[in-house]
Amino acid sequence: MAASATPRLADSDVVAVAFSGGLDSTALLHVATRSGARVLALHVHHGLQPQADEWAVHCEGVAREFGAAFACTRLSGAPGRGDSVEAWAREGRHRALHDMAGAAGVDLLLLAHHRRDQAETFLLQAMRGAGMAGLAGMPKVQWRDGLCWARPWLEQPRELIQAYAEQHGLRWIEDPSNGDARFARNRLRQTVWPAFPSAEAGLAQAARWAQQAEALAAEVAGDDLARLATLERLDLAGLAALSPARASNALRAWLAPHTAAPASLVERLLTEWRPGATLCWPAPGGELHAYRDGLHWAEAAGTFPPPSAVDLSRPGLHPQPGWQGAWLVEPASAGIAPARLARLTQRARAGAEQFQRAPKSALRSLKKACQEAGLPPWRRGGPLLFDAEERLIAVAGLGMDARAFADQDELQLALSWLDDSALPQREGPAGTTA
Ligand SMILES: Nc1ncnc2c1ncn2[C@@H]1O[C@H](COP(=O)(O)OP(=O)(O)OP(=O)(O)O)[C@@H](O)[C@H]1O
Repeated sequence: MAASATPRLADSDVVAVAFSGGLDSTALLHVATRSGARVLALHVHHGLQPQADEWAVHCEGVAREFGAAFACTRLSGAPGRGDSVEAWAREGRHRALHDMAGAAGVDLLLLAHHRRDQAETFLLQAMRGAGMAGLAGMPKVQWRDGLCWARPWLEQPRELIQAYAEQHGLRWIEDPSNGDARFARNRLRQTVWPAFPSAEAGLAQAARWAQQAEALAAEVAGDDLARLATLERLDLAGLAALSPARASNALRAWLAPHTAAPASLVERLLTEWRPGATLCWPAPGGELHAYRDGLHWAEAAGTFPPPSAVDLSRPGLHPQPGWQGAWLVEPASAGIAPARLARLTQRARAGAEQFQRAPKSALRSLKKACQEAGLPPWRRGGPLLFDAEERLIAVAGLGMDARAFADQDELQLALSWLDDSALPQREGPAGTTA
């Protein structure tokens, strides 16, 4: 991605306008510059069309004419074979707009989407069988990664914007790809609006209803999940006691941070589970497990890492990247002598290990010990820690083997395992359309 130097304008009265050079964003840039605010026009050169260089020059000229600062980024690369050109361009554009606004220190970005864009989005989503979130279309205001994406004209008819542009003698670009019938949105434009010229308002209103329904469903799911779930476990018995629509709503909300579950999977989860059943469903990026009446998410584990040497003789958090978790080492009154933790071998469970939970408890097979501790089957693979004499020291999810405990008068360290999901997470991306 090549970017022209973005002017740094950090100031509370500066707004950025996503400026394609088309009719709508030209009118929006014009209005913004006349509002008294300082304005930064941001243009993305997709590098897809032969005229794109001329458009960037045009946009810079118009921005200067209106008294706005200007920045442009040229996207690098190209859509992969079989990828949607529109999706590739949208994703690159979002990133470029976000980065340019960030570089300028601006936190408000205006987009010129209007009522007809919203109506088209609603129709396209409906034709794909979208749920409420898709039918809700584009939000008017949305904070994402520290930038506020705002669409002030989302409820304005296109004709009004066109009339404004003509009245002020504005010049704008006509993108020939807007007429390309290979793109679904263009086909829809060419067929629906001539046949149903007044449908725009109704469809945009339908999107607003969907936004409201979506907000309500999120509220109900929030209440249900507060009673029935943690991020790690959803109470399936409690879920089954809800009405079908409410159960599906709560289930989808619980699944969302873990996996993009298709509707068919949500349906299967709701119909196939029976009290007490141990079940597993493959899902994008991992697996869902029903175990002891709880639903659990397990990331695709892949193969276990090979045995490795680890030194846990110092207190602190020791991440084990291949194992998606970390050993936490803390001083304790019942634990293991540090010297013994200096040369450990970490490896996956082999099958024949034995484990002693507490000093006076019986020695058990590791499988039995896992069952007794309620450690679910998909978390029993390890890692396991062994000392230099190949004696079992600790098992992730179970804890330390009591046979490894140090004598009372020695300095002792306790080991416990933390899954990555229990460690502080970074925020995930959210979707929008520009
Ligand atoms: N290349 C781009 N550079 C900067 N912003 C863009 C670009 N393309 C689209 N946008 C922003 O997204 C909005 C919606 O995009 P869309 O593709 O519907 O518009 P357009 O047909 O390119 O132009 P316009 O909406 O200005 O008539 C634009 O109004 C503009 O704010």
